[in-house]
This record gives sequence, C-alpha cells and structure tokens, in this order.
Amino acid sequence: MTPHNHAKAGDYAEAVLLPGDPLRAKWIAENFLEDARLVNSVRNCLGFTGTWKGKPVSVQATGMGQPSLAIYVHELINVYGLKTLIRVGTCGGLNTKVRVRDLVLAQAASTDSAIVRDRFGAYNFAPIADFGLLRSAAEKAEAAGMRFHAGNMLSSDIFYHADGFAGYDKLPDHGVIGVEMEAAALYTLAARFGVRALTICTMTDCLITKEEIDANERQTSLREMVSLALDVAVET
Ligand SMILES: O=P(O)(O)O[C@H]1O[C@H](CO)[C@@H](O)[C@H]1O
Ligand SMILES: O=c1cc[nH]c(=O)[nH]1
Repeated sequence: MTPHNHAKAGDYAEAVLLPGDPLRAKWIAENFLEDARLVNSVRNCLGFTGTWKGKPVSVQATGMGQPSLAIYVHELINVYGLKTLIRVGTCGGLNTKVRVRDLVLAQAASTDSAIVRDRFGAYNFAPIADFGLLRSAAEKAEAAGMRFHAGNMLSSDIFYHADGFAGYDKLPDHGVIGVEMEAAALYTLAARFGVRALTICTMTDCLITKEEIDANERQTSLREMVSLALDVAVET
C-alpha cells in the first residue's frame, strides 16, 4: 500500500491501461473487462483488475498532468511490479492531417516539463515508446482499418496556453502531431525502470480548425482506442 493506492500485492495484472480520467477507468472496467473488481479508490483515482479475452489486465486512472501520472506510474512499477503500461488518453491536434476521432500513437513525446528536463542536465533526453508495443498497435490498427497516425506528441504542462496555438512555437513545423499532458513522463519512467510503455490518444479537438467532439461522443469515440490498447496489452 502507498499514500495514493490501497491495492494489495497481486491486485494488479502485469499489464495496465492508464486513462487520465477516473470515470474513463470505470467505464473501461464496466464495458470491456470480464470479472472486473475495484482495487484502488484512494482520492477517487480508480483502479480495476479483470480479464480481456481471458487474460488478466488492469486499468488505473492517473489524473491529469505529468506530476500526477508520475506518482501512479512510479508506484505501479516499483511497488506493484507492473511491466506493460499503456496510456489511453485524449489529445488536441497540432496538424490538420489529423482529424478529430483519429488515433495518435505517440512514437515519441516532446515536452516543456521540468519533470523530464531537470533529470538530464545538458542533454535533451528523447522519451520514446517501446518499439514492440508501438509496432503491435500500428499493425493491429491497420488490420482493423482504423485511422491512425504514429509520430511525435507534445506532453505539455499547460492546457490553456496563454498564446493559444502560437504558444506551441516551432513544434507543429517539426512534425509534432498532437498535444496531451502525460506521455513524456510515462516514457521517461519506463526507460528508467526498464519496463514497456506506449501512449495511444484519440484526437478530440483540433487547435487549428477548432473542430471538436462533445463530451457524449467523446466516450463512444474512445471505444476503438480502448479495444486496440487491450489487445496490445494482453498480447505477451
Ligand atoms: O483524457 P486524458 O487521458 O485525461 O488526457 C488529456 O486530457 C486532460 C486535459 O483535458 C489531460 O490529462 C490530457 O493529457
Ligand atoms: O491535453 C489536451 C487534451 C486534449 N486536448 C487538448 O487540447 N489538450
């Protein structure tokens, strides 16, 4: 047990899906998993374990932002022994080639966050996805005919940028596809502790065209992402 998690040893499966939103964790447990049971509810940051296609898998909310995710992920790896961590999030679009509802596989995650920057001194560390998980997700998405893009994500500490789209500066011109708030910390912790991580996001709003999907559709449009992530999570 930890200050943030009252699950006992063995309550989590080795593979976990990580949504930011606790209600998304509940929705995944209720709508996708068999025999799901609640394993954590401290701070209402809900965690569940069940099975998907007969294989054990967990889902644990991380809250919003890299400091919050870093607490849950640090403990899932070091206290509970998890080995495969797949974030299932939402992101904003920084590139008009990506449409709302498309999936973004975060091959890498750029960041403005001190939580990553301050660890590497003179170096700009490049947080990257586990190649095996990334390849598996891309192959499965392609086989299922899902619209997806693999590339560089921005994990920002700022949701409401004071300068709006201009605040992202040169990143869109350098191929950065979308913006969310957690992947870089997830990838950095996975690298540090030698486990596998991937971030898959559904693009819910485009910062250029201002197109967005509403709260109700948000839930249903996340179905493809969740089933894809579960298939990848239980594969090995
Ligand atoms: O939908 P989730 O997984 O929370 O992800 C995105 O949504 C939140 C901001 O609205 C941030 O956590 C961002 O990363
Ligand atoms: O972090 C996020 C998530 C969704 N949409 C955004 O614009 N930013």
